[in-house]
Amino acid sequence: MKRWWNVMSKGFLLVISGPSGVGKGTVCDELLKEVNDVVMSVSATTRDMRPGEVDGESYFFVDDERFEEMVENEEFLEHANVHAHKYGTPKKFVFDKIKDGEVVILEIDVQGALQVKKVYDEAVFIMLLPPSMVELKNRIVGRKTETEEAINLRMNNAFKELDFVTDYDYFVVNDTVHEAVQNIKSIIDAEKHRVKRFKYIKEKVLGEKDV
Ligand SMILES: Nc1ncnc2c1ncn2[C@@H]1O[C@H](COP(=O)(O)OP(=O)(O)OP(=O)(O)O)[C@@H](O)[C@H]1O
Ligand SMILES: Nc1nc2c(ncn2[C@@H]2O[C@H](COP(=O)(O)O)[C@@H](O)[C@H]2O)c(=O)[nH]1
Repeated sequence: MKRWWNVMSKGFLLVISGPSGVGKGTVCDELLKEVNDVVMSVSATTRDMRPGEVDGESYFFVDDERFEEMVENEEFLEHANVHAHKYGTPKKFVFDKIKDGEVVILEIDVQGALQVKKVYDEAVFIMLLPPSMVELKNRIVGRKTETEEAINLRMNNAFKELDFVTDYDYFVVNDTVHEAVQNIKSIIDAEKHRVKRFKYIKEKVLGEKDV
């Protein structure tokens, strides 16, 4: 049972996971064009920047030393080693935006999602699935960003990650981007309604002050 009773803010946290290459980035980009009060959290990573990526927009690209410093300073909501690199979610941005009433999206792996669930289980968890594993491989290969070795590592990890689908509140199949975006929009609408209902009960029925 989620700790909905603790929800104090108008916004909420939406965690989207799914195997590498399933289309998380593509679907989130489309979602941002269609929904106003949704923002993406920008993670820190130690992996190399890909052509076209922008520091501070795609990721904060940091070296190992800086990453460890951020861990030490407890700057991360969660962090994990993913496909042989380090990734982490800076927590200040996330909680500031939720307080402002925004829906904050974390596009993170399963290990990170499970960490978030432990400390903040009022978040909403979506697993994005490929129509098939063959199509997943076609997508990673077609993206042309990974070496053959990295593709094999990501495919192996994909099978492991899919074991955790039952830890998520929803799963959405990314067959077409349009359909996946519409499904996630419906989930966001339903969750916004839920947050409003609980706020109503807290404030009007119980007379508790929101913070
Ligand atoms: N519904 C779809 N149909 C066909 N191709 C798609 C679809 N969604 C995404 N793609 C393509 O699949 C490739 C991988 O997509 P994307 O980079 O968004 O995946 P990702 O899940 O964010 O990957 P990673 O976790 O590695 O960052 C891209 O080339 C993208 O254009
Ligand atoms: N636990 C976390 N996982 C993260 C974070 N940011 C991204 N990711 C996941 O890493 C893989 C690979 O991403 P890529 O950009 O190198 O292809 C992907 O599954 C992301 O979801 C994070 O902050 N924490």
